[in-house]
Amino acid sequence: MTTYALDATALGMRYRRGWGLRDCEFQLPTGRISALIGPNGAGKSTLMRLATGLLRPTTGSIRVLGEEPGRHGTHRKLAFLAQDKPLYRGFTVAEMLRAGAVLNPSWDDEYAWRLVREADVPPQAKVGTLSGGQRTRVALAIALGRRPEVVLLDEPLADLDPLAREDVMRTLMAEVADSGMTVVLSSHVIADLDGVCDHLLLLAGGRVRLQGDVEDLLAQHRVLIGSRELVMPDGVVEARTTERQATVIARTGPVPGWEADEPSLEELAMAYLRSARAVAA
Ligand SMILES: Nc1ncnc2c1ncn2[C@@H]1O[C@H](COP(=O)(O)OP(=O)(O)OP(=O)(O)O)[C@@H](O)[C@H]1O
Repeated sequence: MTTYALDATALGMRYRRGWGLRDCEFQLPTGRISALIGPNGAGKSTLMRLATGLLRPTTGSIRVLGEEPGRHGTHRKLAFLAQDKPLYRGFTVAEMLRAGAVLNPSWDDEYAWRLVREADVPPQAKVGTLSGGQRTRVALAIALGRRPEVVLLDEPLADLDPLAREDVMRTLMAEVADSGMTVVLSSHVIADLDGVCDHLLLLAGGRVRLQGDVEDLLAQHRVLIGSRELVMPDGVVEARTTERQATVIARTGPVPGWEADEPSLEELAMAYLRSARAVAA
């Protein structure tokens, strides 16, 4: 039986105001980088907090490496970097790393320090004086320094400049290739995920709208351009028309009469996000 990094069945989380996640069924493979995409309020952070055991599901279950989280605290092989990157502001960077070493039996001091050095963060600086991007790099070094099997990163790229984003993605890819670590990361910067993520989970309105291996998903979809008089193909995700021409993204093979191309990850994700928004409106 396959053990997934994350495996959810009928997963739902109801807050006082309403459902944050509802009827979610998904599997994320081990040893890969999975992208978690969705508009604000889609349920991405809720999903991560359920996986860490910080929240308990209202319905269904989520398993991390085959185990239900929360029974014995966060899974020992799981690291989570929350959106607000909680670090002790009064500690220096060096003190944060020392705390990481004391608190984590699987700590790899050399690796954590290498990540901090690569990020050019001054070790004696107090965390509270660092820029948002520098704080992210320190938090990432602490999360990865634990040598987790699965790391959940909630918008790790948000504070980073384009070069730092590239560095972080390269670090994550190297770690996945070298140690077989699993990365699940949420991001609104879809273009940065292209060529990096192997697997996609797209949420909107608390529900799963699209999931699967990225290469398979791209191969299963087409951007079709043709006259607006043409019959629409099956599997339309989104159709946009001008006076003469229609541009369609559809889950389909080649369709006679239409000019067809494979979509980019960004084109595919944007089509699903726009269509989910149109349905909700
Ligand atoms: N503690 C909470 N109490 C009540 N409602 C909450 C709570 N946390 C999240 N929600 C609601 O659950 C839904 C999903 O929120 P969540 O933070 O998981 O989304 P997200 O996809 O991470 O959004 P963003 O991209 O803005 O970070 C939203 O409608 C949000 O208002």
